[in-house]
Amino acid sequence: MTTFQFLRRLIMLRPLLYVGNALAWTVIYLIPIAPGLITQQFFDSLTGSDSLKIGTWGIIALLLAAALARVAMIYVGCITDVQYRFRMSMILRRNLLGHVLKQPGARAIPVSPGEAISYFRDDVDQTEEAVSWSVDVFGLTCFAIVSSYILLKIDVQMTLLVFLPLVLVVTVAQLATTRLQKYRAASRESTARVTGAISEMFGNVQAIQVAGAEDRVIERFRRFNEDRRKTMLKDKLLGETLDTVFTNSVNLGIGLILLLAGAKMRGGSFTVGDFSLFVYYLTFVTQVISNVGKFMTYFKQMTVALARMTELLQGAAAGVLTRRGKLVLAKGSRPAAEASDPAVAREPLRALEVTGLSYRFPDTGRGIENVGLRLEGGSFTVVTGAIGSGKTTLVRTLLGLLPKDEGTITWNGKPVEEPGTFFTPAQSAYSAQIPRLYSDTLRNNILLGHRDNDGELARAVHDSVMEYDVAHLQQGLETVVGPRGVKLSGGQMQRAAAARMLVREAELYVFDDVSSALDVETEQKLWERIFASRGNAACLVVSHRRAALAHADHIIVMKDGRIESEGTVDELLAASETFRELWYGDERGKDGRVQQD
Ligand SMILES: Nc1ncnc2c1ncn2[C@@H]1O[C@H](COP(=O)(O)OP(=O)(O)OP(=O)(O)O)[C@@H](O)[C@H]1O
Repeated sequence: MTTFQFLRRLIMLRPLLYVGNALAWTVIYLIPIAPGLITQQFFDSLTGSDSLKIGTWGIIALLLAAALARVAMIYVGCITDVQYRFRMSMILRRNLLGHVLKQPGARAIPVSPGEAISYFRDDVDQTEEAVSWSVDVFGLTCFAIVSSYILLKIDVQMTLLVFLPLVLVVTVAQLATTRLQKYRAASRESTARVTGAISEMFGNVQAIQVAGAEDRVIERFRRFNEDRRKTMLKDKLLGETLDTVFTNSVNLGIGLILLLAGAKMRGGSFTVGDFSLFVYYLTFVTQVISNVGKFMTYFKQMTVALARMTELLQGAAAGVLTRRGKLVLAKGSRPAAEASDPAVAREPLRALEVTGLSYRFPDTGRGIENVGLRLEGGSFTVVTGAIGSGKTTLVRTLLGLLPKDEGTITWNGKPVEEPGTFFTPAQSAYSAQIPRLYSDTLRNNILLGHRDNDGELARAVHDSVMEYDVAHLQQGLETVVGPRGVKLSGGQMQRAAAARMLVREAELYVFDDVSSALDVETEQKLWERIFASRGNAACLVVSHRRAALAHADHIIVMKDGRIESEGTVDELLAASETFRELWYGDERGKDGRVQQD
């Protein structure tokens, strides 16, 4: 999509409001035509070149009326401008956010969260400015046409001298815009890097401290800031230089008028009133020049902003940005139970079948290849394997958190077209390998908006073996867990995440390495309790630990992104070397994990 097309589509988001805004500002820019003509009449009457019929008080009344009319119109214009700006930019942000929320969870944004925030904030702001200033350009063009007509009728040569600077400046600005665009892109990028680094630093304080990496991290941050300083300086310098050219070219025009007017007035072809009219309109010509220049700058910046926002769409058409709609996040734009795949009615799980499932990470080419599995209602299946063998990728692709390259998924024989929206409660609930907690109470972290019906929360706390921890936390479930749950231990975080999953009724529970930070006894309890209380729900568990493997009806062993072998513990102990290593590694009390090459 070109920048012009983008601008047009943005205007079409709220066409009536845009036209209203354009009309208001056109009137604002046209009103000064009247005082210019009144002043011309006044001065001509003083020098006797013309007679004044309405008298001095009449002139004052007319000037006052014009000024008041302009003030009133500016008031109206501010309202229409603000209404249009905010609606347009909010629609843009809504569309961006809606698209991000629809992406497979694990690949929602292609940049760091800090950078994404800068896209949402700065790039949308730049776009808003460009669209808003396009209205001014229209009004100013109308002013330029009407005033040129009046001035040309008085004196062609003088008029050209007034408008020559405009042509000059527009040409200079055009020549400079390519460079300005380059500088703008560089400064935006460096700002995004700084924002991204801040968010990474705040998010990883502990890791930085533990690694003693403070100095190196600060040095890296300093480098990013220095880079930003340089790129911003270039950007600002060029912007200000262009501004100076705009302003001074007008001063040059005034000087030329003064020089020429003297000679022409002596010759009698130019009156004092004409002179006042030229000087009066020149003030507004300054506005024309600087505002047209401003628009051109914003327009170029919008080109950069469009490219960056399109990057956030990860391959989707840029038209997504300007999709029309109400200013609310549509229900369908986020995964929710109501948004589940309509092709499949919500029904108890009899069998979930996966065939030929593949996903490869574009940057590393690693992932999973041609994986097939079958889960029956009430079954307990464990996916195991060495580090990096593809266990997490398998469950994430199955759940639609990563976009599958190939493969089919069926639920009770019916195809699941959109796993990302289908695999949500009440179909399934998921607990990720890395628990994500928020700076809120433990209760709110577990419930995450879910209503605590019939003591579901207490049951979930019990099933995730958290009752002892809750009793010993200073304020129990009301304890605020700190940013990312830093006030909890690794095992507590994992169990809080498990409780969050278990508090929701589901046909299928998916646990990704939920017990890796638990001691043997707690883990044993966890599986026993889940086993006892899950009813007929199926469990798909990623684990290499004996406590989980021992409960399994079926075990899948992953290697190099493929299923290496599968079966029961006894079958695998007899048939799979990888499984034996995991099993006996765990028995020896070691981590039991084998690094995959
Ligand atoms: N975000 C990513 N980008 C690129 N490659 C990735 C990404 N995440 C994982 N991989 C690669 O995909 C492969 C499978 O990773 P995966 O996380 O599924 O392994 P795993 O068996 O779950 O490992 P672990 O036991 O450590 O959790 C690995 O080779 C890994 O390097």
